[in-house]
Amino acid sequence: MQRITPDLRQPLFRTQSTRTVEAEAAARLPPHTLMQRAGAATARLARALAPHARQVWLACGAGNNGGDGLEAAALLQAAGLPVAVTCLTDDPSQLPTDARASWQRARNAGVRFVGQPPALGAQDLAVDALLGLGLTAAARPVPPDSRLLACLAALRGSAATVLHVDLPSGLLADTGQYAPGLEPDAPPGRGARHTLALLTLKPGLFTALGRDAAGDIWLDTLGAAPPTAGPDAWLAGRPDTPPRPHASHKGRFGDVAVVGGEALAQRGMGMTGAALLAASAALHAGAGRVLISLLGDAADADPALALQPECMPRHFDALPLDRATLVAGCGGGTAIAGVLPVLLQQAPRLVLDADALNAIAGEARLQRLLAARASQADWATVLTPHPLEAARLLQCSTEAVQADRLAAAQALAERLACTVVLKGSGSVVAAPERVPLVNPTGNARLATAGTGDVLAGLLGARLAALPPATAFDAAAGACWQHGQVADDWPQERACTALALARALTPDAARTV
Ligand SMILES: NC(=O)C1=CN([C@@H]2O[C@H](COP(=O)(O)OP(=O)(O)OC[C@H]3O[C@@H](n4cnc5c(N)ncnc54)[C@H](O)[C@@H]3O)[C@@H](O)[C@H]2O)[C@@H](O)CC1
Ligand SMILES: [K+]
Repeated sequence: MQRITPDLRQPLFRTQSTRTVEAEAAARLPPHTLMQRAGAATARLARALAPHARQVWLACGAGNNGGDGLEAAALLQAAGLPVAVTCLTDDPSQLPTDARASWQRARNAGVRFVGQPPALGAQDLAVDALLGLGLTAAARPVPPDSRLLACLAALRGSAATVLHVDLPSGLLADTGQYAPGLEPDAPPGRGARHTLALLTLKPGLFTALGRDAAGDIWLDTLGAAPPTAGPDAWLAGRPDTPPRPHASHKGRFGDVAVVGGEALAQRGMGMTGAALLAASAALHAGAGRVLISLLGDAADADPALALQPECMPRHFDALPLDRATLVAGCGGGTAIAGVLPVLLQQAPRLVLDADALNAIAGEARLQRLLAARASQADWATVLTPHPLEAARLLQCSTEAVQADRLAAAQALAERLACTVVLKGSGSVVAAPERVPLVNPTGNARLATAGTGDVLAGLLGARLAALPPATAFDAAAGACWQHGQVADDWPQERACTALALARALTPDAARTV
């Protein structure tokens, strides 16, 4: 068993691949072995998480996830713990074969079966073995079982530590969304939350609503081998940032040019701050030189620029488009559309954010110019949409994007032939013909204005530095570092976008 941390890259497997792993392992092991291993791992972690529990309550469903819970209940009871089980079926003949065997073992061990969830205190432990990999999003023929809903509500609101077996019940393994009718209807309780993933890690634990549901994540492969076909996605690990040689000069770390920041005079909505944030991020993340080209009459940006004298203002026509890494769109407003054709056709390394994405979504010609960049050898293009911007580009709803974030990011990457960072909880990095990646770092501190601009600037710096990173690796590294700085943020300090930009370093070191 291992605890999953953001440092180590990990393979992720969807339901179908996990079923293959399960079938192959089951075929070479005596019957019931996998469930016994799953129950033993659950019981071991349960005891470690709540060594002083005065009560251990296990909520067990009518499938094999419930079987894992029943197996754990038998072991915890045998170890002398005060165990109570609520089982969603009163008739063991309704259980699948393995779960039925574990139900019998729990009975034989003397486990107490209770109809209702007991009241638990903060020192107690609840084990959630209601629903696992067998959960489907398909509409159910009957409304959800009231006992299932009561158990889910008790688990979710519990003050006790909750250990989810394989998946938080109700959460879909592939997408990190809840099955219809099983969404939480109240804020979570304050107790600690853990998930013990069995056989494989599933992408839904790390993106969309999965992060909030799962808490700390553990993995026990139950001795099964990973599938030969390889993973469906990767959980990113700490990026490999090469050390900077002593004999360095600013030219080695590349020029980043930020284009954006529509002036107040343009439409009465000043957005120069966004471009300045991206520039500050690029500077602190180690770009050799940072140029900034503000759109329109940028007199309102002068005081801010004076506070960051390292950034050099430039007219758009004076930017070295062929040499610099361009970060375009942060606070770009409508003015960005005017310069996009030139950028798309002349800038070999290009990060497109915010209003640049909205402009592209609204103009077929820009989409064609964007897709045409793929035919240029060694050109790099990264798009950094949030879900609404991705929805505009895909011409679908935000809900459709969020329903399967991995699939949406991949579809966008294939359609526009570039690297895509789909932002949000568990950002997804996708590129044509590559296995997508989910970023493990970051937290709600990043849910504040301007942090997306900081990511774009940081990405520009990573793309500009030598030795050259691929667009995909630069994007993955930037997401990881951006989130890690927020994860290391001191509790007592406000995390504003500018403070975040200034906490960046060239080597992803923890220095906040
Ligand atoms: N077969 C085995 O020996 C092993 C099973 N394992 C466990 O078994 C789990 C998978 O077991 P199953 O395939 O039996 O499936 P689950 O036990 O995860 O789920 C099946 C149950 O979910 C209900 N259900 C499905 N969709 C629903 C919905 N939308 N609303 C309400 N109820 C819904 C079904 O009616 C059924 O009762 C894994 O998550 C894992 O915990 C693993 O421990 C590996 C070994
Ligand atoms: K579960």
